[in-house]
Amino acid sequence: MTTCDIIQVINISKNFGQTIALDQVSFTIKEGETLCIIGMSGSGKSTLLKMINQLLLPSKGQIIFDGKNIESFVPIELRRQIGYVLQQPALFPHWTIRKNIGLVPRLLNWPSEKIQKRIDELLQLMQLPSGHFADRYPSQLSGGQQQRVGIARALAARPKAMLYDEPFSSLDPMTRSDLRKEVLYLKKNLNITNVFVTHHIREAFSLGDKVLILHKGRKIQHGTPDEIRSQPANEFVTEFIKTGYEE
Ligand SMILES: Nc1ncnc2c1ncn2[C@@H]1O[C@H](COP(=O)(O)OP(=O)(O)OP(=O)(O)O)[C@@H](O)[C@H]1O
Repeated sequence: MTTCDIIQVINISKNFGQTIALDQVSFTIKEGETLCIIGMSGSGKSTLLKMINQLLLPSKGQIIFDGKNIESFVPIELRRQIGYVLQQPALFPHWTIRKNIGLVPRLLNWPSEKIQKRIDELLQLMQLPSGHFADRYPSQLSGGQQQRVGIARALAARPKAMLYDEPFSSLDPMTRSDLRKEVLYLKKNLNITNVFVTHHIREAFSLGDKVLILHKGRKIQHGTPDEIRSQPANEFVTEFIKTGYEE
């Protein structure tokens, strides 16, 4: 471990009954790094992500976040420090966009003025002008706009890390490409560690400083996109990369 490792995943295994979803997986993520996790359906990507923010507990092993075992965090404290963006943003339908984005700061009892200021900042950052969007309801926004709100909500309390679980998979290719650029912009301009699950190899290689390849719950390779391209760990990785580029 070095001092700038913000997340350490140490020998994690997860079973659901007879199913081994993850099998002795270890890796570390440095502060400010973007890690993309890729693998085929059922390879354990979402299970791993959910364990980083304590939605699931490991069967074996441990996860250290910012120097502390994540099991020792009170859940709200972990939510403040780790934003979570899902495939469907799951906004509260009867709440305005403003109220949705302010969720975590309200739970943390921030003063109202500070919450409103932060919401306006985030709407601007996500290119959703406040005058147009703040008082609308989620159903009055497109899928891509809703996902922008989902990202704004996850960023609201200035987390140290963001987890993205296939956030663009239900969007059309153009919107997907716009949002990918937005995530690249956030990556360059906010000093946040990102863990991004995708099954699009191009997406993983364009967004990730590092890429982790999982297969049947096992870590197959962990390295920079260049390392993986130039020195694939085995035949599976070679084929997987080739298939991805043919998509
Ligand atoms: N709550 C659960 N109960 C039982 N089995 C589960 C549960 N969650 C996941 N699994 C199993 O664990 C394995 C890994 O699932 P996981 O959702 O992590 O894969 P994934 O790589 O994210 O897949 P996808 O790309 O399809 O979302 C699968 O075999 C899945 O069926």
